Amino acid sequence: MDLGIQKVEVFDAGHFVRVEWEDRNKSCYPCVWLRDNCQCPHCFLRSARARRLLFEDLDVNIVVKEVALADRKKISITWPDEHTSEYEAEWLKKRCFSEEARAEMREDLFLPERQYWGSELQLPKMPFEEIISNDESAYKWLCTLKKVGIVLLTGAATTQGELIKLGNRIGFLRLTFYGPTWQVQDKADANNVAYTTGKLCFHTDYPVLQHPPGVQFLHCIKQTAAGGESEVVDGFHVANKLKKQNPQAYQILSSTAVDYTDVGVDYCDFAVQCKQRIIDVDSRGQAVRINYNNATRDTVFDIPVEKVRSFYKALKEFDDLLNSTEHKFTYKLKPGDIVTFDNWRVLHGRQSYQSGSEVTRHLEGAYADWDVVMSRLRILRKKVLKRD
Ligand SMILES: C[N+](C)(C)CCCC(=O)O
Ligand SMILES: O=C(O)CCC(=O)C(=O)O
Ligand SMILES: [Fe+2]
Ligand SMILES: [Zn+2]
Repeated sequence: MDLGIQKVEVFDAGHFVRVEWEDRNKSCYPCVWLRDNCQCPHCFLRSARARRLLFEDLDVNIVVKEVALADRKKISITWPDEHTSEYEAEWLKKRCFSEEARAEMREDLFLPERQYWGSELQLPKMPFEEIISNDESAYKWLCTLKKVGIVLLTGAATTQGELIKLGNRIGFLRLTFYGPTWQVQDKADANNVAYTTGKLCFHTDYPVLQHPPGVQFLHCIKQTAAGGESEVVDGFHVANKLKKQNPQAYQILSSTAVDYTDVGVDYCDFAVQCKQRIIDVDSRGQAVRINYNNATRDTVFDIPVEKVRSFYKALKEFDDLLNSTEHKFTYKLKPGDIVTFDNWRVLHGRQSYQSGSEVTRHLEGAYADWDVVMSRLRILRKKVLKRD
């Protein structure tokens, strides 16, 4: 069933071990890495699946004294100090250093695949009850959330508390200064522009936090008759467009640190300040997080005066692209709907609506971290696909 090992040999003066598989493919392993990852009870704590070996006890110049193949299923290595290590074929195969094997492992662990979208988005929808009670549905929900960036859950109750259930389903919610969950409705002396009846232009939530919430949930409890429509746009897709259309604007937005501020009282009193680039990129220049909320962008702007105007021009170009009819998707939440979306990728907004003496529109909101969501996804995948 599993691929066996045909041959094992040492090369480069004992610094590498080469394994030849039954299909004649080969994998090379540096001895320092092999010694570092010895799976014996002295070097590895099984119950924690963690390394016991101290780095100070690792000789980074270590070479093999002896290597042997046992039954095509594992190799054993004797080190110069007579310590011995065993490595199973399947364990080694997964950890092969080839470009392809590493890419496969990377995809398996992090699910980096993205489906970009614009106004043609077919908003993915799933029944709330199903993802609460069924593991396969919950797995599908989280996979789609990762890949597309947005999923609408339908048929929740129209009372507060449904997001607590959703939080328990994944593990736990992210607490912020606005509370464990928060009520989006028109409030007197609003401590946030979201708590008015005004239009909210495209934004990501909470760029003022150094680690902005990865995932956002908005549960519609009450919806107003006129206005209050929701808008979403794929920020990564638009960032790619900007990079093509105006590389210089992309360069400015992905390198300029913008000041954000949020001061007030809610769950407790707060005075938060942060610097964020509006388009955060990885080492290859790919957008990995959008940090953009025009409401909390500080009046303080800590950049050289001669750079200010070109920053504004660059941001205008990005904002225009976000708002183009080609890119944005408009819908209206109904009571019982819960929109779940990637707050690092999808920007959201809402149309204004009429204020009145009573509350005509009420959403309950909450955040989760991607670490928690991805953790639940991996556990559900293992259960559903019965693997590993
Ligand atoms: C909705 N609320 C008030 C919890 C946060 C709004 C987003 C922000 O201020 O960045
Ligand atoms: O009211 C809405 O539809 C969205 C609210 C929002 O964006 C927020 O609370 O941050
Ligand atoms: Fe928001
Ligand atoms: Zn060991």
